[in-house]
Amino acid sequence: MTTEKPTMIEFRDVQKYYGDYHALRGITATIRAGEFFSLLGPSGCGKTTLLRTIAGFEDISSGAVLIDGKHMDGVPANKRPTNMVFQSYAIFPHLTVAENVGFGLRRDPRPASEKAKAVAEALEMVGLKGYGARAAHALSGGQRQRVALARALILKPKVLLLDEPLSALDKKMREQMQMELIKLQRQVGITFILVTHDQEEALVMSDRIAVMFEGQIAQLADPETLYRRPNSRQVADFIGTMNFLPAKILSENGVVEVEAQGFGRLTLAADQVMGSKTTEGTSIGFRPETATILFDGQVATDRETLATIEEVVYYGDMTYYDVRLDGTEKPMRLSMRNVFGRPVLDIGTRTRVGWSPGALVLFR
Ligand SMILES: Nc1ncnc2c1ncn2[C@@H]1O[C@H](COP(=O)(O)OP(=O)(O)OP(=O)(O)O)[C@@H](O)[C@H]1O
Repeated sequence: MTTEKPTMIEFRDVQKYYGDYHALRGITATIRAGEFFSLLGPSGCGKTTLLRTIAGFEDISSGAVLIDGKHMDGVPANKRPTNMVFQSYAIFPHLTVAENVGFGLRRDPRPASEKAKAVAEALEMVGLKGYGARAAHALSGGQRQRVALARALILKPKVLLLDEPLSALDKKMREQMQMELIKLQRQVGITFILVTHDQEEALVMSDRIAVMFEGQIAQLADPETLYRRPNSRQVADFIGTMNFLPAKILSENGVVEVEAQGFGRLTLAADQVMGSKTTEGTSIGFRPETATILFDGQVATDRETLATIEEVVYYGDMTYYDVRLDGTEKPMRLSMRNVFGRPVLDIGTRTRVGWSPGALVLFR
């Protein structure tokens, strides 16, 4: 039985020009109700523009944006069931925390006592219970961001739009807020749409991610699929690290026979063969953690190849090794979790590398 959630946002061939500049080039996608969805891509790819077309801050040149089944053409921002949290937290420093959060309710006809209750609830939701009387200017960056969130949530939007909300925070605070945002989203159950250029943030937080380049969606999938089965070298490079080795297709019928530098002759299943977009020629890709250095006495679970260690980067919990597989022209990065009692190997060490054809992806 499928329990797919209903559609909340639908883009139908959305095009956007700024003068001559083609910022959105035919966006067609759906975002489901209750989903934590991210728009991920490098600077200038159009993700903020796409978010703003949902909010109604940006007109589209052609195509359609639907929210909850309704065409948004001509519907002004303040009549849409959406609310935006910005990267620079637009809070009023001269007001208290409670006044900031209650700001959106100023035209709400409910009695003051009810509004105060709603404010208190919103503050509790974002972990600021009891902060209502504080002066907003005295808050930390993380606390300001929470106030901005509470102010958006109190209006009970169907969709919360988040434009790089955590980018101004330091690493620790950002990771903490990521966890809190995930919890908050599960708790309130509304659709969250996050714009980020940080691939790790998108992987950690999202149910699904649209990876954008140059005004187009290159791939839309759940985090695991994006990571394990990127549909192009461009996506693979943008999300995490991937090693590439030249390869040649020998034959195809159901399965694909390839000859790959370093790996020799391989048989790959159809779902390991990606797209037709690469301009770099056919290549085999693998993630740094999918191959492993075999220490003395360790036996390969699948295949093994001899290699030389060319670079060692020690990270405490991990060591990154750049190894050159015999028969290849450039080193590949491997990441190894450090285990107590096992040495970190030196540059120049000859070693065996264990790998598995199932972890490889072919880009043609
Ligand atoms: N108001 C505007 N007028 C003209 N060009 C614009 C306007 N807004 C955005 N652009 C251009 O459209 C492209 C997409 O911008 P957008 O802000 O959507 O990118 P982005 O992916 O969100 O990047 P960033 O992470 O840097 O914000 C950019 O090249 C940008 O310069």
